[in-house]
Amino acid sequence: MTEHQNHTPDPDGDGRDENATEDARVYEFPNNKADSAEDTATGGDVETTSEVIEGELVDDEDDGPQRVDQPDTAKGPSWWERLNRAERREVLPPWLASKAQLAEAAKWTAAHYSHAAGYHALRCPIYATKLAGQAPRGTARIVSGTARWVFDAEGQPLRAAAARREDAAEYLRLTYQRDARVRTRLAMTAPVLLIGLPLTVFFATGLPSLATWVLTAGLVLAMGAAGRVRDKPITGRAVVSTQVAKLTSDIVERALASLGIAEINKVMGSRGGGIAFPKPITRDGPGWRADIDLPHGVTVPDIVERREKLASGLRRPLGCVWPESDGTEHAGRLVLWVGDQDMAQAKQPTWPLLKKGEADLFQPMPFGTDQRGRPVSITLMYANLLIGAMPGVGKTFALRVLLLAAALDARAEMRVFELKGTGDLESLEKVAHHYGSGPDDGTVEATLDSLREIYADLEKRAATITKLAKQDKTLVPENKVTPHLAGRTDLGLHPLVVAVDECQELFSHPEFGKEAGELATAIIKRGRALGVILILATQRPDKDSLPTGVSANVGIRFCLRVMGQMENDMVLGTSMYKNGVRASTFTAKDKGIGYLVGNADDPQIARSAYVDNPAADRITDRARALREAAGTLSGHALGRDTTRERKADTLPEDLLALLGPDEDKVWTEVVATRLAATWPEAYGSYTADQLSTALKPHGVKTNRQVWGTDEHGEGRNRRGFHRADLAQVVAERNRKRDAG
Ligand SMILES: Nc1ncnc2c1ncn2[C@@H]1O[C@H](COP(=O)(O)OP(=O)(O)OP(=O)(O)O)[C@@H](O)[C@H]1O
Repeated sequence: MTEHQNHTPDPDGDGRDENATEDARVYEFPNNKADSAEDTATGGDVETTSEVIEGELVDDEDDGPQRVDQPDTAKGPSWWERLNRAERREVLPPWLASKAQLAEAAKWTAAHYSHAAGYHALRCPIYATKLAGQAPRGTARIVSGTARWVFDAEGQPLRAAAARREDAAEYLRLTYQRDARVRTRLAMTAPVLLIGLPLTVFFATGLPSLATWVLTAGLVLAMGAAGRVRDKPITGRAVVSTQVAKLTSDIVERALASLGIAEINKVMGSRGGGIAFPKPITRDGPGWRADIDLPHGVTVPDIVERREKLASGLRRPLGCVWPESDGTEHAGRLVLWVGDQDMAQAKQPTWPLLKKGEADLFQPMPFGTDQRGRPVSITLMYANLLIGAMPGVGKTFALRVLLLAAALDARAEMRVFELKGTGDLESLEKVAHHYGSGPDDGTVEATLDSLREIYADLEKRAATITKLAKQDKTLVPENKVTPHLAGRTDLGLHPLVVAVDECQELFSHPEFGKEAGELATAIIKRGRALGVILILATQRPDKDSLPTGVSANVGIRFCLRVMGQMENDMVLGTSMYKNGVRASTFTAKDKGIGYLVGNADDPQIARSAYVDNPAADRITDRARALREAAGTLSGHALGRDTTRERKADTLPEDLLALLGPDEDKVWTEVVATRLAATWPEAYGSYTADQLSTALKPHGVKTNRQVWGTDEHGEGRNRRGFHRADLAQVVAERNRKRDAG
């Protein structure tokens, strides 16, 4: 250890040099500069370099010399501070603490042993035949063994040796001993052979035939067992387990040394001591965990970026080796988890909601598992989510799992758009308020319309929350939608889940892309607290396909395999690649595996649960039944076409029906509110602006100044339109329709 390693404070704060030694090292402080310069000029002892210097302590003008390395008497943090900071290790192992993991372990053990039992039961006749075949050898072994014992065969070599040496005394002693032994043993064996055996045979023949057979079979099998040959086992192996080498500090050091990092190599070899293990290497789930203090100057990202080399150094498949940082420690603390099995090949537990259960968007919902097989859950409420990956590595599967969970919350209004057109999300059609599938302009426009509606709905939601807060602050303590408010059907604050798969089709659309990007950004920024959850998935995470407003503001990100740094950081956030969170290290076979950022304090590695299309269909059958019971089925799921075209088609007629014959001139905002209240399904989210926009293509002027009475009973001019204009439009449309 070098002398300057102990950076402890001055015990009494007087800066005096109680334990100064001749060669204590000091750093120069700024206030010593003048003196030091002078000293050097005059050939003094202390040099004015910025380097660490050895020798006398630097004089301080006022307080005397100051040490950098404080005397040993200066203790570090008190025992209480140290205890306070200490990490408490789990009382129960994680698999015992989690009900799901315990159930999974129990299920696995039961399945393992029932498999083994079945395997051997089926092969019993083979085992019996093999044993019977070995029975003669077993019988011969027992007979010859007994004879050797009775006649003291093991003493024969000693007696022969005494005879050869012509040692008469010894020979006689051994012979007497042998004779005595043989007599005793014969006396013991003779009754068994002469009386016991005939009696057994006699009684056995008197037994019922089944018992005789069982006895005979038992005897034959026992003889067979006695005739076993070591290298020819009777039973086969029901389970072939692959033996995984234990992870030891030597193996870890050797692997780290193979990475070609100069700082690591420096501390290896004869000097050693630079790689420390602050905790013992332990079993952690189905693998080993090593906590490692890397040499000074080496950081965890340095290791993560060499994961492949590390795997090679550990002699393990890449999918087994997971280096991570420990968020609670310094930048050089590496947590290395080495699994027994490649993560991509490990058996995944069943998704907990596969067969039964409901979900709650306000609570963590099961998503998948991490590399250690522990469940990973995501709370979607108050969050937005972005999924990015190369094509074909599990993006849509991950999205579908989340949407299936959301669908199992009967309060949630689902709007699902899959812009690839493969129907990967069609299982959700039966519960979706809006559903679209395809890369065509119509579907892209319908997606945009849905976003417009949601954007307009944000206003209403915010107004409702403000109104509720004014009435009773305890209803909305955080000015957010609460589970209670989300469950009230009269408020329109139910959770709204909007998913756009292959969202690059929307955002890079030449006509609708720009507006869609702006709306998505606004929804992400404002919708969170108002119960709107936007989930986007893309296979092209670049600037044109993913507006920076979206990628910068989204809360939870799941990045499966991507090509490089740019895509990685577009999905996971700036600097993630630099910090060692690199989805580019996943391989083509790592399907469904990605980095999940923003869900926990630290980035997680997660593999989405595997739920295929038929299973998804059964889940949404359940979700639909839940919605029917709760009365929350709406829109597309009820067979209604809620797309813009239809609304636009009937809007003039609907408005005409809404207005009384005496309402010649009306304010747009008043009509919008009445329209939304009368037909919430179709116009629930309409604002005055939206109504104006929707009426424009019909040629109805909506920017007329209309005199009316406001909510305070005062007369004033506001934006509105004339009933006569509407009537003219409807008449014209009727005329055209009648004309064919
Ligand atoms: N969690 C998972 N576990 C195992 N296999 C998975 C998992 N998720 C996806 N896969 C496999 O990966 C394949 C591709 O998945 P998916 O269709 O979700 O990819 P994608 O990224 O959406 O592709 P594309 O961009 O072409 O739509 C699936 O057919 C499935 O077999």
